[in-house]
Amino acid sequence: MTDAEPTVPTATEPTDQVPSPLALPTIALLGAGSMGRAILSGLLAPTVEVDGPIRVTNRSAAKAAELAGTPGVTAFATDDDAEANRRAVAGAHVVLVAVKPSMVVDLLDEIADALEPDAVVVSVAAGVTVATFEEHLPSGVSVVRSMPNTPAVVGRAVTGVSAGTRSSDDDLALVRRLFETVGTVVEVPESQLDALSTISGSGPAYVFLLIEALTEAAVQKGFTDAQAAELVNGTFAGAAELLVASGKTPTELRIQVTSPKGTTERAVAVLQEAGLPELFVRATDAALARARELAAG
Ligand SMILES: NC(=O)C1=CN([C@@H]2O[C@H](COP(=O)(O)OP(=O)(O)OC[C@H]3O[C@@H](n4cnc5c(N)ncnc54)[C@H](O)[C@@H]3O)[C@@H](O)[C@H]2O)C=CC1
Ligand SMILES: O=C(O)[C@@H]1CCC=N1
Repeated sequence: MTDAEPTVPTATEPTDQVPSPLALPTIALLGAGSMGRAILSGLLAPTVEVDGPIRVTNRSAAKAAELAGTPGVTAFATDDDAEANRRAVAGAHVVLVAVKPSMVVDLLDEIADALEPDAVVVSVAAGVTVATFEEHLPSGVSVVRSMPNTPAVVGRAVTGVSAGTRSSDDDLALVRRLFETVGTVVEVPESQLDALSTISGSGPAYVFLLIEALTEAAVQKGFTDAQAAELVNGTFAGAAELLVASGKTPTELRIQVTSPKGTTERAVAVLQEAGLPELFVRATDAALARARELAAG
């Protein structure tokens, strides 16, 4: 049998089991922007059973009205209701904080005395430390910091999670299960979370930038926008799938494309001479410096 042939299930492998729904406690999601909504999509999957509707807050009434039409969601707008966040967190066991980093402290001060005494507060905010969260929240409240990414929308997020000083193993396991609804989870110490953010948190943007650049090159070579998108998007999606399915390293797969003395060799040489690998080191260093600025407030 070759690697490419599908494996046939043996008699002992389950083939017809319906997965039991994942049960999660009551959840409030504060901030329904790009990231908040991406996580919400995972929590609303049919395989997930959240205790009660998910309480979702954001600023605008128009977005809240749109969210309110989603089954399984109760939406609140802070522009309409100054108590929206406090009402959303009252009775919630898990509180996801998904507002911009610069808004976190004000939000924590706003909700602190409305939280359940044993709530688990989960941050997705870049840069903002566990210490800042813990300083602004009651002592019984557990904090877990996380860094997801937007492929959560398609169930393919990679999320880093770090325990706070007050979070138990059960709290961390709960947050893991929550983020597993939108992809895979990597546990790291908080000291590594900003670095992780520069790789996987921001990573989708780097990939989209490469796609934009290659698309521009295709258009410059005379392809229509539609043709360029088909060529480039298909190439990125196919290459990513090949990487996952083959189990080979990116280096092995690149070498397979790069025929000795062929065309790819010339192109790759141009990219390497221009310092592409070093550029990624510089880019992620810049992102890390920005995370530290955000931590400083
Ligand atoms: N966009 C991304 O790829 C990622 C973002 N993050 C983090 O997620 C957080 C949100 O980022 P985005 O979703 O990109 O921003 P965004 O601007 O799209 O969303 C922020 C949301 O917060 C809402 N909001 C603002 N003030 C509020 C308040 N007082 N109460 C309730 N809601 C309020 C806004 O209405 C908006 O819907 C940030 O802390 C960011 O660091 C983390 C990982 C990836
Ligand atoms: O750009 C940002 O600050 C957030 C964190 C990682 C991705 N987006």
